[in-house]
Amino acid sequence: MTTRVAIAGASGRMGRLARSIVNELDGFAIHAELGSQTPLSDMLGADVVIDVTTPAVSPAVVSFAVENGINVLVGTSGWSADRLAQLRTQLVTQPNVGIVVIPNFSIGSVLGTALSTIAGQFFDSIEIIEAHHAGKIDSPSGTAVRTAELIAAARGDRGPVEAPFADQIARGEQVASIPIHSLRMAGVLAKQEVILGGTGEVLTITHDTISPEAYSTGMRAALKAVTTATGLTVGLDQVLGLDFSKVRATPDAEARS
Ligand SMILES: NC(=O)C1=CN([C@@H]2O[C@H](COP(=O)(O)OP(=O)(O)OC[C@H]3O[C@@H](n4cnc5c(N)ncnc54)[C@H](OP(=O)(O)O)[C@@H]3O)[C@@H](O)[C@H]2O)C=CC1
Ligand SMILES: O=C(O)C1=N[C@H](C(=O)O)C[C@H](O)C1
Repeated sequence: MTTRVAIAGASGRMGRLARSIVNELDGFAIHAELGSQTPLSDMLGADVVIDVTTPAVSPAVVSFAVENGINVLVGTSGWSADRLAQLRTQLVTQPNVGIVVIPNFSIGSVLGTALSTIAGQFFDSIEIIEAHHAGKIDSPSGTAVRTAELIAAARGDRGPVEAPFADQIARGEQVASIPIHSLRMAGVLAKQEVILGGTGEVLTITHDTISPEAYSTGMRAALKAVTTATGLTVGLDQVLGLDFSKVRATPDAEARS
């Protein structure tokens, strides 16, 4: 059986990557390609929609697909914890629909986030610097927002990080108490540094995306996963079975820090 795929945002950078992956994968075929001038109804008849549009448009694309019983692989940024909560509520009315939201398809990025959630349990001074190409319209990046949210969740009772003078605009945007600083510049594709300051030491966890090919393996895995998914899945870690939400510092380790 062939899985029919509609791509929303097909003419964009990620849309072109999605098209090449669908074309090369056995058992998948393009059903429709949607752009800003295409009615959402063009996705009808697809088994799966890949949404790689813009943060402003993505909720409408996903909502239309859910209403029509179509599974969606979401690569678009902007799916904060609040947006995901609304989506979870909508999915209650469509229990057979599966949505897979992947803030970053790169394996190295998701591992960088995983390592940051472990390290974030040992340090109270944590900030994120993310840099992207000058054409990126949203900031902070979806990856940085997700990283901050996961670090904060993993810290549990350790509570918010220390972010002195956080009311000053140059101190970045705080997400779950963690300041995020966004650079948009020529010469960069995507980069993230999670910087953790401790007593007499600084740990930096850096990930660099050198080429869009970095997203291929993760997109392939997520596309296969979304065909049979139900409910909401968030993160490539979940698709790959890497459940770092369970990695917690032991009480002894916390006492040593
Ligand atoms: N999860 C991940 O690993 C990654 C996620 N991203 C995210 O993916 C998203 C897309 O990035 P990128 O491909 O670089 O962006 P581009 O600007 O290259 O492409 C955006 C696409 O969205 C389309 N679009 C705009 N409005 C609509 C609409 N109403 N309906 C359908 N399509 C629409 C545009 O079509 P048109 O040309 O007709 O205007 C365009 O094809 C961003 O949010 C980005 O942050 C990016 C890289 C990796
Ligand atoms: O727009 C991009 O390029 C990217 N967007 C995603 C994000 O906002 O995190 C993923 C990756 O960083 C590239």
